[in-house]
Amino acid sequence: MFSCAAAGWGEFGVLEARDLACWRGDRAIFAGLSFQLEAGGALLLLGANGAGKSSLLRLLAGLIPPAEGALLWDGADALADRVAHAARLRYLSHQDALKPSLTARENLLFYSRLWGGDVAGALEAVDLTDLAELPARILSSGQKRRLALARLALAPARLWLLDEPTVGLDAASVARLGGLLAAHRAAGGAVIAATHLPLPLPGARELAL
Ligand SMILES: Nc1ncnc2c1ncn2[C@@H]1O[C@H](COP(=O)(O)OP(=O)(O)OP(=O)(O)O)[C@@H](O)[C@H]1O
Repeated sequence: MFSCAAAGWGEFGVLEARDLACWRGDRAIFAGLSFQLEAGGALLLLGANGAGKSSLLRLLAGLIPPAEGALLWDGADALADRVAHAARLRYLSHQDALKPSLTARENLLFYSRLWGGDVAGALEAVDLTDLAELPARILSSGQKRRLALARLALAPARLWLLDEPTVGLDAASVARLGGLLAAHRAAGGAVIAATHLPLPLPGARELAL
């Protein structure tokens, strides 16, 4: 388990979404969306297909700009410095973002060069140690998802943005993810997750889109 002090985080601060609006193409997806998230907090994004959950996560990750409103970190514009914003978060999209020809271990080595971290420990955290030398392309879909989730265990980041993190996972893997989420929150991290499936995030607030 990591800690704020070990990670050199200092205070987490507060993430605040203020009156966000989002357009995709020529369509308004949502508007007037506001919330706050503090250290240790968790927010579940709920809503029908197409409601805008993935769009909101991409917006929070700084990948698409808000059409209106502001995203604040400790009261300052979080998106003014995209590099600093990217450094404080991990974003896991629908896609696993793996290189098929690289082994599981090599895929994590790539990310460890960006963020640092313990590759062997991250593989262990998602129970992939025994498959570490297999190319990602031959992993099963649940194993690929676990390898994507191993990025969370690699090196700390204050804010985890997770899009359908449990799709394809078996019950034991969901439980292991629950352990990662709990440790992250206990260390002062925060989580925002979009899901249609039960997710082990006790006490999470819900935001319906
Ligand atoms: N690149 C894009 N260009 C135009 N429209 C888009 C784009 N990406 C998404 N959309 C549209 O934005 C709307 C919201 O999509 P989004 O993926 O955010 O929904 P979601 O709530 O995550 O859905 P799901 O539960 O199916 O994952 C949808 O109507 C979708 O067609």
